[in-house]
Amino acid sequence: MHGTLELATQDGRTARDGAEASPLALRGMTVSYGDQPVVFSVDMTVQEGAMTAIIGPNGAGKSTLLKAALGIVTPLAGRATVYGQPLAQARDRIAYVPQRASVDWDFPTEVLDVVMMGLYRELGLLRRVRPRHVARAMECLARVGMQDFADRQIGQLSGGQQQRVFLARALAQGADLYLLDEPFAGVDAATEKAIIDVLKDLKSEGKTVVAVHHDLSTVQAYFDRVFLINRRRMGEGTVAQAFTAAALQATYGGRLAEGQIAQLALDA
Ligand SMILES: Nc1ncnc2c1ncn2[C@@H]1O[C@H](COP(=O)(O)OP(=O)(O)OP(=O)(O)O)[C@@H](O)[C@H]1O
Repeated sequence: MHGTLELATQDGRTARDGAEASPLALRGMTVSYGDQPVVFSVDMTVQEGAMTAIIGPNGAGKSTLLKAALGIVTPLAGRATVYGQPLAQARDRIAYVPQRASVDWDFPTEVLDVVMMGLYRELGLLRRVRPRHVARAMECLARVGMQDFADRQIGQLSGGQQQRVFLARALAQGADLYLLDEPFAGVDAATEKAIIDVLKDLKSEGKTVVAVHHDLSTVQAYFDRVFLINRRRMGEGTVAQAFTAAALQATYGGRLAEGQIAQLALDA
């Protein structure tokens, strides 16, 4: 099999699956913790240069899907390709910003050191830090408005500031594909604006952004595409195509009131 299999699209036509060209393509991804599968046979094709929101109710498997794509959890079945290559060969092209709640913030590290972690490839095996590395890390901190916090302990920052620092670390990697797990969770409005501005800049540089996103009211303003999941793939496409009342109803079931769906959906 060479990644050129024919897939039925939603409107019944067939198309090449496009996995070769996609920054991230998942095929038949099934993930189980213990004997309980939480993500079932999910296909996903991320479009290059777009900003995609992964949306779905609590416990839908959004974080798990990202972790499976990154090889952090081992899927029961399925495969991920990154720019048409197996993950192991293209790992350097991906930057990941984990969910803030999953990080041990008491770990004694200065902000600058966290950002320097993003430069691990450039630093090489000897980890010799040169002025140009520090300058690059400072540049990334400046992009997220955190240059004045370089020598602070990461644990002493607010949630929004910590999130910005993690984004700066991802920027330092110079990746092509950015995977973010709820980047706006628990952050203040100024941080949300700073983060979305950076993500939009990345897009304008031709980079690809995929973010697990909870706030359905900002999907249209922030993202080009959506991927809907509730254990299974419930839809995928441009916001105009896929963020519909029917898709939201199918994905969230009773967890969204009809009134809310009518307010959110583009076709309601
Ligand atoms: N390490 C784990 N061990 C066992 N079960 C887990 C583990 N991580 C997640 N789960 C379970 O898998 C399911 C999917 O979790 P996941 O965190 O992927 O969902 P999510 O869509 O990201 O949820 P949320 O929006 O609440 O963050 C949930 O039922 C969760 O309890």
